[in-house]
Order: sequence, then C-alpha cells, then structure tokens
Amino acid sequence: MTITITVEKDGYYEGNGMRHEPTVSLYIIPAASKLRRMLRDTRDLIVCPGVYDGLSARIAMEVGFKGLYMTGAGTTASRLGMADLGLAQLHDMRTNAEMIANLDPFGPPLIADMDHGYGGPLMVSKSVQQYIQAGVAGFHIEDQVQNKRCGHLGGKKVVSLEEYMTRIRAAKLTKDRLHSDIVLIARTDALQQHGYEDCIRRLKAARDIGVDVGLLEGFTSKEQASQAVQDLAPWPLLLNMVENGASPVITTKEAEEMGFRIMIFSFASLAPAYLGIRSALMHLKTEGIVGTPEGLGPRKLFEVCGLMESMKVDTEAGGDGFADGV
Ligand SMILES: C[C@](O)(C(=O)O)[C@H](CC(=O)O)C(=O)O
Repeated sequence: MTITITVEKDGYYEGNGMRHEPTVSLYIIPAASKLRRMLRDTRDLIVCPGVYDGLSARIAMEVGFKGLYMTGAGTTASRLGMADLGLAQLHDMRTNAEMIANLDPFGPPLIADMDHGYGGPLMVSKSVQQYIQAGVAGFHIEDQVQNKRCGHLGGKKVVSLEEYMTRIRAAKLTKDRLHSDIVLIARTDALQQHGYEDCIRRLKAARDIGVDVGLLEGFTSKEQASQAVQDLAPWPLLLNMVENGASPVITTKEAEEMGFRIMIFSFASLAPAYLGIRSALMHLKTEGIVGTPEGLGPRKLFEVCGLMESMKVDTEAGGDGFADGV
C-alpha cells in the first residue's frame, strides 16, 4: 500500500483526501533524527567534544562542532566532585543531559553517556525513556558490573553476555515502543578481562538485536582499532579518544581513514578546565589577583551563554528590560 502525504505551506498535510492538522513540528527536527540522518546520509566522521556542563557545551557550540558528547566522568566530577566510579545516578546524568541538550533547539545533537543503564532491564528501560524525553540524540550503554569505573582504569569487570543482552534488549524495546529515533550505541569494556574476540562477539550480538552503533572501549593499539572497524563493517563504530588513557593517540583524520563514524573526546573540556582553573587560582594565590586577560569580562562570558538571544526575546516581546542595553 502506498500512502501519499502532501505537506502544505501552512504545515497542514493532506492524507486520504483530508486536511490534517500537523501533530509533529515541521520546523524543529528532533536531535535524535538529526543524528540518525547524519549517520545515514553522510560518510563524514561526526566529531563530538566531551562537555560536562552548560558553559563547556556553549563553548563547543561557539566553536561550531556538529555534535556534542556528555561525559559521565565529567558529569560526575563537576556535579558530584567525585571520580568516575559509578557514583552518578540516572537523576544526575539525565538532568545534566537535559540541560545541555536543550540549550539550543537548533543546535548540535547530544550523545550522552548512560554507563550501565543504572540497574536491571527495568531500570534500563526507565533510563532510556528519560533520555528520550530529555532530548538526548544518542547514548551508549555498557557491559560493566554495577560497581563500574572509567573505561581507562585497570581492574574492570563485565557482566556475562546474556546479562548484557538483557540491557540491550530493554533499551531497544523501549526505543521502539516510544517510536524514538534515539541512536543506540552498545559499548563493551570486555577487552581487559576477556580479550578482543569476546568484544567482537558482544558487539555482534548487540548489532543483531538492532543496536545502531558499536563502541569497543580501551583499544590497546591502532591496528586493533582499525581491525574492529573491518570485523564489524558495515556497522558504524564510535571511537572514544581519551588522551593519556589506555589507548594510543588517534587523531580525527586517522579515525576517519580507519572508517570510524563517530568520535568522542571525553576529556576535551575537563582536562583543559582543570589546567586553566588551577593556573588562574595559583596566580590568585601568589599574586593576589587572577590576571584574567583583557576583554574577558562578564559580558563576553554571558555572550557565550546566549546573552544576545535572551535580550532579543525580551525586546521582541515588547519588554523594556534591555531598552538601554546591558
Ligand atoms: C567515556 C566515559 O565513559 C566518559 O564518562 O566520558 C569515560 C571516560 C573516562 O573516564 O576516561 C570512559 O571511557 O569510561
């Protein structure tokens, strides 16, 4: 059966000879659909810097990245002041992701860390539903045990393939039930404990359930990274580049040549923030002044955070809050 739908200029559409009111916005493309289309319609590597709060996300958008990645390590460090040891819960992760994903409705899609899904299949389902409702475009879910840790630390443990697949199935079923385009990314941390072949087995099992993208965490060599792309082709793979972590340094150019489709840089904002803040505070301690470069006053920082757009909204609505500027 062929259904022809004609969308009219006013957004109404015709179907079965009748005019229908649009039930979905024709103007804002959901971030999940945007990301899905980027994966499907281009061959480009989608580069997503890791962001962990509103300011780091705003900076990444100012620089013009086409995608963003919300790091769980960064979220845990900035919201809880703790190390990436499975301490952030669904609430911490979802509220952070929701804020970042909604900073600019026309902005870059956000891929978010979902750790192990925060529990059994029921919790995974709840997590997926909340990420969808938060406007997250894609997320990765892994096979580490509940007492998880950063993928670039030693001593990681993973659950059995069977248990991991219950998480994956719960995620896929929830996505389908909610008719969401959210991009599912299966991550395996099994390399340390079980070796490369087991990782490929786990990722293939996730792929066969209908997961969109694979992530093998903690490659130990460039050859291994390249091999994984070939072993799983044409299934798209995501590369997590953590400089000074467990893996060799791989640039975006090299990742693109290897055939990766998405690349995240988990510590892209967190490490420079540590260096920048520490150096400024050391200066304050020793010199009695922060020493902020000229031009970097409150106004500049607020501009990065949408000052002009906010003023426009008020003025267009007839408000006089900014009649005399700021
Ligand atoms: C990708 C990751 O899950 C993250 O939280 O950003 C971390 C990054 C890290 O802690 O090195 C991970 O790789 O486990």
